[in-house]
Amino acid sequence: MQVVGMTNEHEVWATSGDRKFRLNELLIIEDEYVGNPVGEVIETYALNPFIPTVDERSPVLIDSDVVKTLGNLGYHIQDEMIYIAKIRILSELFYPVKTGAVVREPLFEEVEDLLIKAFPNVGLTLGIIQGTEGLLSSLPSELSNIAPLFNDKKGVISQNGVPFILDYKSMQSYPHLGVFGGSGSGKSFGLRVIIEELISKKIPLLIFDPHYEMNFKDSFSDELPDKFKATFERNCTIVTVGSDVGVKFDSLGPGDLCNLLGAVSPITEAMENAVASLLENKDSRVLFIERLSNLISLLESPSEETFRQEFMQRKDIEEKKKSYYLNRLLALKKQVGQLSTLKSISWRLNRLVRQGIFMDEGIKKIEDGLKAQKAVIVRGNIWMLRVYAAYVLRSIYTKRREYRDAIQKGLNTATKFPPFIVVTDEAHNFAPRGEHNIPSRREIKEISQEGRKYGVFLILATQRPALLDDTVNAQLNTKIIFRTVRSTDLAVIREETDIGSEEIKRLPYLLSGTSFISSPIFGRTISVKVRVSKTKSPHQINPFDELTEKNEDEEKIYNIINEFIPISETNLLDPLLKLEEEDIVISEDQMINYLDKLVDQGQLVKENNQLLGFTYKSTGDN
Ligand SMILES: Nc1ncnc2c1ncn2[C@@H]1O[C@H](COP(=O)(O)OP(=O)(O)OP(=O)(O)O)[C@@H](O)[C@H]1O
Repeated sequence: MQVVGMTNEHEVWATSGDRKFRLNELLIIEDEYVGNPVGEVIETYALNPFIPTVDERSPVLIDSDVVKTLGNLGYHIQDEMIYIAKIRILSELFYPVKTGAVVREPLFEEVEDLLIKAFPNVGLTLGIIQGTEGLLSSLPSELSNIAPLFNDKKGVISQNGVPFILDYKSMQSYPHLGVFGGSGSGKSFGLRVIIEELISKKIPLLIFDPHYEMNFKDSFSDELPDKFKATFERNCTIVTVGSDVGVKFDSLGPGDLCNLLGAVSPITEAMENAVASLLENKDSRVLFIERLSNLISLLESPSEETFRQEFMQRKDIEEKKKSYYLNRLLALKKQVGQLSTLKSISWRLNRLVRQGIFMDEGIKKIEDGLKAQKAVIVRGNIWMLRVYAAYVLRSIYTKRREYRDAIQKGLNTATKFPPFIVVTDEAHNFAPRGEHNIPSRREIKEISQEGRKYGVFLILATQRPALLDDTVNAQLNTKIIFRTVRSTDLAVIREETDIGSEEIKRLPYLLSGTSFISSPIFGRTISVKVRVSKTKSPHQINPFDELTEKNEDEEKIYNIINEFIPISETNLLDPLLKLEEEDIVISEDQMINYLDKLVDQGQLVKENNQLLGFTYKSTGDN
């Protein structure tokens, strides 16, 4: 292999008569004058005598200078097949590489600095670096067999390259991670691998899970090597908003309540002022709502006098407190005069109440989980999570900040709160680009800009980077990019990363699970095949397989009604009563459907008796 054609300090062309170049492989260019630089293959070609060699108008073929030097070096394209590669030099050179320089494969130790920035004990082993297959034999044992892969046809296969290990501690200097990729590109799979690695390192995680897919209890496959196998059920706390965790109303200040109301639908300054006047310290939800509805009634009343009379006759209020309440309402009427403002607050509040977000347990389970260095997985529909994320992030980020600030000031009275990482898929829903003042975006934006100081980091995954808030996007120092097709998303990726035009061209065609990782930790873009996950997503089962899966309930039914076979469709009562004795209540129609299914499965046959209708017999009864 040798350098051909015109060269410069950044790129060279190399050719070989017998060895194919591999995309992304690293090669050493032996030119001592510029320090034998390492380069990465970014384009590869094969030329043979039967295809036209040079076409100056073609964007693909090599230029005429290259062909000329090829001839001078003894390669005759008109007679033989040759292989050509465009190589990007990975170090900064001040002189061009010499034409004719020998190009060779490196040993692992010659390129280790470029490939390994952390060892597995202090880094996240996410996959293998593509194009490094040739280095496998010189890889040290601590870097071998730690990143098995998955192949649709072959199943689990051994690690076949240098592992890609992300030094999570360098988040301190280069905070936050973005995971981008279109549908089916391997983004969720990749996110699972990142989370597994973080859980293994006992990093407290707050994971918002709108797809109910984040559990880590089932092994991916029996085929995984024993040393690699692990599940993480004990390291996770799974909670659902509205049933395990919620918002403790009496701990809300006016700002918090406005945040929640604003998450339902943006609120005005007049509404903020009204909430500040209406909410009392340690107010209960019931009292607040009652005060609000009384005030609305007062404003709707034809006169203050009519309202006063009606109010004083009410039986649900303690007699001695009536005058006090009434005066308070009249005072509030002066401060908050607008009926429409109050109705807008009431509408938003009712929506929150209906969703069951207010719970006395509050966020205790979340705080306890983070303090125990677990992964706390918060589930709920996307709307609910968006509302809740604003509240939770504000609460726990403030706790962490107060703790760090107190330590900074030398106060050791502060309540300890650990550093943590916030992880979410569908990030563009939590921090959308645009004008609206969405509370969850405010919190995420603040963490993206200042979280580093306090040890709070973000891992944000989205199918639509173009819909993610610009500031947040720009703060994601490391980006893992899977297959992306939309031009608007590609434009954002081009702008926000150091990905070169060759890689951008490849992005729409990447196979599932293959990514480009752009990170200042590595100083360049690296092509990575994500490793197999240790656990599997509940959604990994093909939904169509569910339809043919054995259903445990149906098996139970079969065992109970077995004794009644043959069963006539006009006499289903006995088996139905027997089922009821076993607490299984189904209708006649359901029973017929079930018997027909058994016929389809070949367990029963169906015979038509003119008088009795259909009879279901076991297959052996004929
Ligand atoms: N690293 C990988 N190794 C092997 N197969 C993978 C890998 N990543 C993804 N796949 C395959 O691709 C499929 C789709 O991946 P995944 O569910 O992660 O897509 P996605 O990008 O999250 O899509 P969506 O956003 O629609 O959920 C997986 O079910 C799996 O079969």
